[in-house]
Amino acid sequence: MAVTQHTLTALDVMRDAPVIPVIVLHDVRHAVPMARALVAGGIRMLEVTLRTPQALECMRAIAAEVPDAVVGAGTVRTSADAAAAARAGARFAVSPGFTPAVGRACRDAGLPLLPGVATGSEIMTAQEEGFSALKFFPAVQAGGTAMLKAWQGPFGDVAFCPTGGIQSGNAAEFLALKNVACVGGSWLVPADALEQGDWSRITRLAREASALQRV
Ligand SMILES: O=C(O)C(=O)C[C@H](O)[C@H](O)COP(=O)(O)O
Repeated sequence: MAVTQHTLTALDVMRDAPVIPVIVLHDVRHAVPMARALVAGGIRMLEVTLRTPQALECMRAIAAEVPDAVVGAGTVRTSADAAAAARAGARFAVSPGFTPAVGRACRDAGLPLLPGVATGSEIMTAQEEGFSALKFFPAVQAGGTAMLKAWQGPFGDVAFCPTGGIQSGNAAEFLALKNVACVGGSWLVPADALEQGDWSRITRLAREASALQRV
């Protein structure tokens, strides 16, 4: 598949599937079966957030044991986060906001970055630093589909991954917009499914997400 044949770009990450799962892991034993469950449902780009002390170890486990998955780091807020994620085997990064320092650190670490933006000024700053595949966060709270439609004029060259407040019920509205390449969301990996080891539920949620239509 394309992602292993050339240098991965942020746009490759966004285009691989309609949904990038935002994953919060507290137990390294969940990492590999969860990743396999998502891959079985057609989702390979996995954003493991750096919100827990176990996150880096979970990324290492997925990178080592689930070759069909492409593990990325979410919640990258500092240059140190970017470097640590790359060392742990992450192949892309997602940030809830954007600073030029984080952008440079991801570039230095070889990680394509989906920087988080919520305003026109933030989009312009990210573009000045060479980023044009952006995460819109928090999407529903910051204006939802109306905001994305308003951005189609002045920022028609930007591809967005809206994230925040998106789940199976409203994902289609976002994916119907021409400036939306994919959406992000935590609904594919519910905390209780992890606790119960309900991997088939995660595969089912991933399969439903893979089947969502994009324009
Ligand atoms: O941790 C990060 O890096 C974030 O930017 C936040 C996440 O993307 C959202 O919290 C996901 O939102 P929900 O799908 O509504 O749960």
